[in-house]
Amino acid sequence: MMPDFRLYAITGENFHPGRSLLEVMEEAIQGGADIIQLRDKTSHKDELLQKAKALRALTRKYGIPFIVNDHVELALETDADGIHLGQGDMPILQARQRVGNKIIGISTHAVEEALLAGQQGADYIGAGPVYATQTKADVVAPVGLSYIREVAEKSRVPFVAIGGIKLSNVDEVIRAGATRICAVSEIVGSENVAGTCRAFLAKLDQGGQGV
Ligand SMILES: Cc1ncc(COP(=O)(O)OP(=O)(O)O)c(N)n1
Ligand SMILES: Cc1nc(C(=O)O)sc1CCOP(=O)(O)O
Ligand SMILES: [Mg+2]
Repeated sequence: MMPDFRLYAITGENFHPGRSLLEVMEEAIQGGADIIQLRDKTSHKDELLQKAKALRALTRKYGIPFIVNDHVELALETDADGIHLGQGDMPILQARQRVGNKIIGISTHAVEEALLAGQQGADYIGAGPVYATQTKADVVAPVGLSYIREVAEKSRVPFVAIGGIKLSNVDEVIRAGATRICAVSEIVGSENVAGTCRAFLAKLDQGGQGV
């Protein structure tokens, strides 16, 4: 069983030049991010291993889950709490055999994918991209709030809304039914990372009805 969460922060080092990965992610955690994912498409193997080990130690210090994007073996090697898979990555059933009871999350962009993920034993699903995003190059077209409404109604697996989510638009995502929010650029690219996390959490507390 995975612990529930509300604010999922994913790394994005391009968005904070001059500030270290650990400094930014620690600020996010101090602001209330309660699950962290290492997503890094450019580092070489050794560098990726060092980053994963460092984030593992940081998340352990704060007692929150650490998820590795894409790399199942890296998740195992660093004793991460889980793995996040894309639709084109290792299938859930195969990943489950490899990672045992670690957390498995998977991206979904349509309700059929969400339902299948539930049947196959995913622990959570990403639902998105809600809006256009500059962070992921090969992403599908925005699924919009209608997908959030649908997944909120039909998914038996916890879902987190992702993709282009900002403080300026998150209220409508929450009103559409999201109770967990994930953001990359809005969090790690912020001049006040902890404050941005606190603001996301306040909006979740207010059920998207804040002024
Ligand atoms: C929480 C969460 N949701 C979706 C994604 C996207 O994963 P994926 O489709 O594998 O794409 P990449 O992140 O690998 O580009 C995610 N990472 N996290
Ligand atoms: C990594 C990722 N996955 C998505 C999906 O919909 O599966 S959208 C996305 C990028 C999210 O970054 P930002 O918060 O900066 O838009
Ligand atoms: Mg992936």
